[in-house]
Amino acid sequence: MSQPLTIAFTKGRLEKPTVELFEKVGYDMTFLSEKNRQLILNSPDGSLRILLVKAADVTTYVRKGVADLGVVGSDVLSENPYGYYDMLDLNIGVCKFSVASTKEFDPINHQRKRIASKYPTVASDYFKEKNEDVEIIQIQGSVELAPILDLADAIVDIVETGTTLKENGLFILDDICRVSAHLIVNKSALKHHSAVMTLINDLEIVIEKGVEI
Ligand SMILES: Nc1ncnc2c1ncn2[C@@H]1O[C@H](COP(=O)(O)OP(=O)(O)OP(=O)(O)O)[C@@H](O)[C@H]1O
Ligand SMILES: O=P(O)(O)OC[C@H]1O[C@H](OP(=O)(O)OP(=O)(O)O)[C@H](O)[C@@H]1O
Repeated sequence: MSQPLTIAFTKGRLEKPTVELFEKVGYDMTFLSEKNRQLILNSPDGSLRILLVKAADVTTYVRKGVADLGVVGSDVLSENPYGYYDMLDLNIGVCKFSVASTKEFDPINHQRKRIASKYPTVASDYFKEKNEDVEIIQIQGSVELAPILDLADAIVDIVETGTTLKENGLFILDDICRVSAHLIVNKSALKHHSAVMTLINDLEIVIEKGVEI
């Protein structure tokens, strides 16, 4: 029997749509739905070994070769762009990066802006592109608090339904780009593990078919 494919799945929001996508490809993923607090799960047929890791750690496991592949948001990849191949937009976990603030904020008549974000690279690249010198304040979550409490003038954050912005009295000033989950691959695994390419092809077919998930 050949080596199992080791795949790092992002724990949390992306877990369910990822499992559903792999089911569409034809894998029986019931071994994942029966888990308790286990973080390494082996499929009964020995073909898959799933690691459940935090979003920001997926690229590390793939880059270091502990995992052959990873499923991770393009938001995370924007902050950690090196050491793996970004193979496929999986079209799940779709949301966007936006700039937002309170209605009092005037982006035109403003001195050097303070921008709060969990994504300093994305925020700084956006303002560099606009030739604007801003101060980036990195925070880890509840980013919407920052302009309300005057920690920052505006935020760069993920928007999905827009509910969090709305419920905190914030408005979108600009949309930056689409965010979605991608399949990333370890460079050596792509060359040496034939099952990697088979999985990529199978996922591509399911995604191109536009199978609703
Ligand atoms: N509304 C959303 N908010 C945040 N991430 C989203 C959203 N919708 C889809 N995603 C995707 O889901 C991924 C995982 O998000 P999740 O909130 O589960 O983990 P996290 O960003 O590590 O947060 P936490 O630290 O709260 O666990 C993100 O990297 C992003 O690509
Ligand atoms: O547009 P919406 O559907 O409201 O989703 C967007 C919100 O969800 C995420 O936060 P999360 O729940 O991950 O908490 P966090 O602020 O601690 O990161 C994101 O940072 C936004 O706050």
